[in-house]
Order: sequence, then structure tokens, then C-alpha cells
Amino acid sequence: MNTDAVVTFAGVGKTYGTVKAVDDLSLELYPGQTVALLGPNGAGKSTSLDLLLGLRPADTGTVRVFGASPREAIVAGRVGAMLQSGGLMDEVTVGELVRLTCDLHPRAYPVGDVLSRAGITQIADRKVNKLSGGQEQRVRFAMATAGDSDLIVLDEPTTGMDVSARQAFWATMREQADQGRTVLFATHYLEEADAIADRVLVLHRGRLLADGTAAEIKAKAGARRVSFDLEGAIDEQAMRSLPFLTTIDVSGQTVRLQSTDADATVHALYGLGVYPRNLEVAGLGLEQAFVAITAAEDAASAPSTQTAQEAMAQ
Ligand SMILES: Nc1ncnc2c1ncn2[C@@H]1O[C@H](COP(=O)(O)OP(=O)(O)OP(=O)(O)O)[C@@H](O)[C@H]1O
Repeated sequence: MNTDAVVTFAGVGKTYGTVKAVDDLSLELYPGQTVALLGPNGAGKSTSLDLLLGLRPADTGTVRVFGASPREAIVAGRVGAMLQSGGLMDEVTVGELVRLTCDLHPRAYPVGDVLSRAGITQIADRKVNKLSGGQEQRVRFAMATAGDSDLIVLDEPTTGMDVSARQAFWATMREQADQGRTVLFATHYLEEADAIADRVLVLHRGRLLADGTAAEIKAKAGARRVSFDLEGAIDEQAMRSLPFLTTIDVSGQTVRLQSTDADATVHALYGLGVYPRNLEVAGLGLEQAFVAITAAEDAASAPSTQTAQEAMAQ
């Protein structure tokens, strides 16, 4: 086990009945990393965060946070968390709730700073049960950043936030990471992961499918996007016979395709005697890469019905 690690999962498993929510998960997070946890619904993201926060015990393996148990790390004030649901006391005001959270944090910031950073100073006197969804998220954000924690754990933090709240939120998280804190967030917004995270973890059926920078995850998906325009009638059958295609779409004079070997596909295209204009070759976006990687895994675990290559092509 690396002693510098902020978080260590070693062979961690969690099963609910017959569902393996987390399956033999091993990983380490380091100081200053901003890590996005991606995965389809039910992939095990929230369960993994619950295990990391000691809210549920692991069935197998060990979870360590700053070399201690999750509970010890939290009691020491080293972890701030923003979870998806629950946890807000309805009958108190926003200001009272944030004050209480600060009172409980061993290394709390002044309440006024916490309110203003989360953009909720104006609603400090409002009852928590009168808040909109986005305002509730801001309150959760305030609670997660109430003190000087070394690790900030966020489960789908920007769901329901408007554009300005999101921008303010991520600006704050960037500051936190720049100061050496580790930020781990689960999200379904892949553009946020692409823009914010310096490390992306792709979880699927409780297992870690990919771990790297967004660029590495895109490269792992293997395919590239090619688009071009053709003049005159397009011979769709000839286009579909191009080598290394995974998908192709012909719309008007424009052809858009994905290829696992774009150089060979373009070479063959010229071999058809056509003259493509506005030819562009680009990598997959993170969203397309994510879909390709998880679909390929689905296909690999159901080999009788679909090949991985077919899944990549969908
Ligand atoms: N308390 C529970 N009891 C039984 N099954 C559960 C429980 N919590 C989660 N599961 C199951 O474990 C699996 C992983 O769920 P989890 O909530 O961790 O996924 P997730 O990646 O966070 O999903 P989402 O993106 O939909 O929030 C799912 O199949 C889910 O149905």
C-alpha cells in the first residue's frame, strides 16, 4: 500500500442480495488529483462513495482514507462530502444548518465565508424545506466545504444547478485542488468530467473498466471520427464497404463515420475514386468513448448475442 495515497481501495467488494454493486475494486487516489467517477446507472458509483465514507461496510477487501479507516479520517475532519440525497434537516434555516456543520468540523471556516462561497448568503434565513432543487444542492456544497478538509467527495454535485451555480461550483473545486486537496466526484455530465478532471475512472457493474486522463480514455475506445462531403450521388453501399468502420451515417452530401483505423479507411476512400471535401479526422469525445467502452464490455460479457466489435459499432 502506498503511504502517500489519500484513498486506497484494495480488492473491495459489496454485494446486495445477488447484485455485485462493487466487484473487486482496487485503486489509489493521490493529493491534488481531481478525479471523475463515471458509469452508467447502477454501475456502483454511489456504493463506492458510501464505502469510502464508511457509510456502509465492505464485504471484502479494505478501504483506507489517509491510511486510517474512513470513520477515523472523517472524525479528524479530513473529509468533506456532498451526497445525492437525504441529510438536510427540514425545520432549520440554511444559516443554522451551515453553522451547525461548521460547529461539528474540527477545522471549520467562518460561517459567513462558507455561505458566500456557496452563493447562499441571500437565503441564509430561509427554511431548508422551502428551497428549490438547485438551492438545496448549493447548501450541500456549503456543508461539504464547511472546513479545511483534505479530501472532498461529491456525488453528482451539479445536478439541478443552473449555469452560473455550476461555474461557481467548479471554480471553487479547482481552487481546492490547486491548494493540494483531492476532489473525487461522480457525475453523469461527461463534459464536466472532460473539462474538470485530471483523472477519469470508468466504473461498470462494479468493476473498474478504465482509469486515466480523459485523453487516455478517449484513446482507449480505439475509434476515431471521420467526416467529409462528396459531390453528386453518394454510393452508400461503397461507403459501407470501407474497411475498419464501426458506424456510418450518410446525410445529404455529408458522410460521418467512426473507424478503428482512420488512416486505412481514408486511404480506401480515395481508392474508390471519389474526392472528399472538408475532410476531418478527430478523436472520439469522452461521451462517445464512454459509450463505446461500456457497450464493448456489455458485449464481451454476453458473447453469444453480440460481439464487442458490434457493440462498438452501435
Ligand atoms: N441499498 C441497496 N439495496 C439493494 N441494492 C442496492 C442498494 N444500493 C444499491 N443497490 C444496487 O447496487 C447497484 C449499484 O448501485 P449504485 O447506486 O451504487 O449505482 P450508481 O452507479 O451510483 O447508479 P446511478 O448512476 O443510477 O446513481 C445497483 O444495481 C443498485 O440497484
